[in-house]
Amino acid sequence: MNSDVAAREVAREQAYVDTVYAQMEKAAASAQQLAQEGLERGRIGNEGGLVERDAMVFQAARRMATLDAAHEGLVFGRLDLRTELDAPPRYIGRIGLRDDAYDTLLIDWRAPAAAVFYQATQHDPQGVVRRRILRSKGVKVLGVEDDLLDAEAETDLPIVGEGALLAQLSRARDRSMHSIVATIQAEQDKAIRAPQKGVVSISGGPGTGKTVVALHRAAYLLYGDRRRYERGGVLVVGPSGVFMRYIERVLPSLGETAVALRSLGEVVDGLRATRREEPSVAEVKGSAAMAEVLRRLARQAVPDAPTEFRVFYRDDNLVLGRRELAQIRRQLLGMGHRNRSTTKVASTLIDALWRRVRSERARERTKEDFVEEMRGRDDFLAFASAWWPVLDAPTVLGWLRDPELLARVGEGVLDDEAVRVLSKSWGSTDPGVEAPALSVDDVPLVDELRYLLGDPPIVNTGSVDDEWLSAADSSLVEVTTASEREYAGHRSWTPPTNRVEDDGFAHVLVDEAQDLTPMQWRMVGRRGRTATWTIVGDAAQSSWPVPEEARRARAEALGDKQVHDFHLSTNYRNSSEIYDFAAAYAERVGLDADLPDAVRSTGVPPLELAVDDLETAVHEQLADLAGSLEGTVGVVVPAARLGEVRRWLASWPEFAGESGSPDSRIVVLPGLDTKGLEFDGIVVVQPQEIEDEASTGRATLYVVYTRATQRMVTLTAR
Ligand SMILES: Nc1ncnc2c1ncn2[C@@H]1O[C@H](COP(=O)(O)OP(=O)(O)OP(=O)(O)O)[C@@H](O)[C@H]1O
Repeated sequence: MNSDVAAREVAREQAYVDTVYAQMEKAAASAQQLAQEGLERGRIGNEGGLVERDAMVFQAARRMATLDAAHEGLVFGRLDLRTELDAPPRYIGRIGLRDDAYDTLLIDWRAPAAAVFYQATQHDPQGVVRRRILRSKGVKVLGVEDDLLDAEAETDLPIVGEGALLAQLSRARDRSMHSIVATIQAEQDKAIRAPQKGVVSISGGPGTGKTVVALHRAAYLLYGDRRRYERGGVLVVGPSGVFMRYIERVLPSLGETAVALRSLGEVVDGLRATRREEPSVAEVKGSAAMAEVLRRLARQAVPDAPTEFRVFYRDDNLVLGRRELAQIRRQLLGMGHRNRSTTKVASTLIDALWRRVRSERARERTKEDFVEEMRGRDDFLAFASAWWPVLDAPTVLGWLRDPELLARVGEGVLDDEAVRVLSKSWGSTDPGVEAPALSVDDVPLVDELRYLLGDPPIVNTGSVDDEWLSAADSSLVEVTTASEREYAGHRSWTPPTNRVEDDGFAHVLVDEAQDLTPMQWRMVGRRGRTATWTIVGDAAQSSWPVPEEARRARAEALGDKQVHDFHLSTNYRNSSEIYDFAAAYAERVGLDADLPDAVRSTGVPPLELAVDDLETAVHEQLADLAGSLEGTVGVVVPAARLGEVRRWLASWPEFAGESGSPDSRIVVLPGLDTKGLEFDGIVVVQPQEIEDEASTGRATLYVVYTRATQRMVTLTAR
């Protein structure tokens, strides 16, 4: 192919792209002007709606320019259609744009008119003669890549380039995932544009684009029904903070910011846990048995609450002792959620006391007199609020730090070993011993309790129960301090403030779904009762040891929603040499893996080294990879060696400053933290130890082996 032709085509496309940017500037300027005028006039009418929309286009475009300048540009595609060969070509972009005459300059990639850009193939060209991808950096077009889809069409369109996809796949990686709008493949497009009802479940082996496809689907849904999804909210749940940081730019680069990205430790409003439990602890805390344990816990008497109330009324000595109080507690629990019942506590206690009135002098008075007197007594109100305080979930979870109580509520559902493991994880209750900060696996337990306890009634001053409500209200202050005292160590989280009724979203997207524990499914499920869902995962990468239990929990979370399955079959991440190695490992250790085709070959197989001195070997291999690759390098270690290897890096001058910040090119991380991520080069330190660290260690090591795009080295000490 003639390079003059290529240069001429690039220049032509540049002219068009320039027109698009010029139009965008114009739209932005007029949006700003209108917004200013609107502000000055101090009112927003219909015009305001338009201003808002234009301003949004402007904001979106500006964000894209800054976030993704190095990747696909604003205008990335062009279609020349058979039936419209004489008509202007269709240009596809990240957003839609019209010119002054209201003619389309750029079609949003999510619009129906753009679908054919992704779905047409040589086998089924759907009227497309030539599909062109524009490669740009910022506003500059660097090159074009064409596919001739309809060889039989009579055309003199030049065909330039050698395949945009491979160019895209071979690029150097940085610490962020980028959008793939220009090169979405047909099978991926089907999942992205799937009808919005029910659940879209996307499966596929490593590197098949499950994550990136799911994110594009979220953008697609927002485009299709913005009102619904922006108002109701879109929740994206992923395995870890590192992973959320890795994917956080994709949606803004598609112009979408109305999405809540949360790792599993942050799903509950107001809580933020990052600490991960050891596998044996996570296994117990995540198991479905905990739901029953917590159900029982939420019915227990408040530890340290008064166990008796006495009052002298006229000639009667009225007493509510342990037995009576236990009975009243059961009666109140039968009336609904515990916190909701705070308004009924005073009257229920007063009824019970009134039933004990015997003396003549007391009988001279009416029950109304009695009620009035009791409600006026400070000792009664103090007793009622101490005996039945408004409870917050972390405080109640903190009750389980008492081993005796834990054993009681765990009877028949937790074995002795599970009780021991839990007790150890929550720590001693001895005075002066701080409780550990909330872990990722504690969060679903807190959430479960929030729902079991219910929201406290909203305090409505001026109501009949004013006095009691203000007593309940004052106990709210106590709640916070109690939870701090009982449960929080150093505070890596804040007590929940939001009400359970505010938890629901319009769409819930769960990534790495194979790893959700049953308790996590329950937590996420509560947020999507009326939502549409996207669920992506790969069973072979699962680090949850009881798949059957997790499957049941998932089915319960989804209820009777219809599930639409999509399967992705091409690995776009790993070189075929690296993926062959990983697939052989999966087969050897008996993982039932879904093996995709890896399309890109580098000619460099992974290197397996047995070494005498691990530290020296890590240094050498890291230096080699960092020197020869342009992008990111990960050093993946057994969790137990994390501190040690980080110290090594800090002691090597050329890497000392490298591994700390979220943007640094070199990262040291334990096997489990590599889920969902990718690096150009990987050094795997002591793979056998990674495998031995948990009962699901083989799946973790398989994940590790499928992270590198270009080169991988494994190091084993002799
Ligand atoms: N159509 C595409 N065009 C360009 N790049 C793509 C395409 N599809 C996927 N990729 C790239 O392949 C890599 C893997 O994608 P992604 O992380 O979404 O896969 P995954 O299936 O979620 O992987 P895993 O299950 O292993 O975590 C990413 O770099 C992504 O950008």
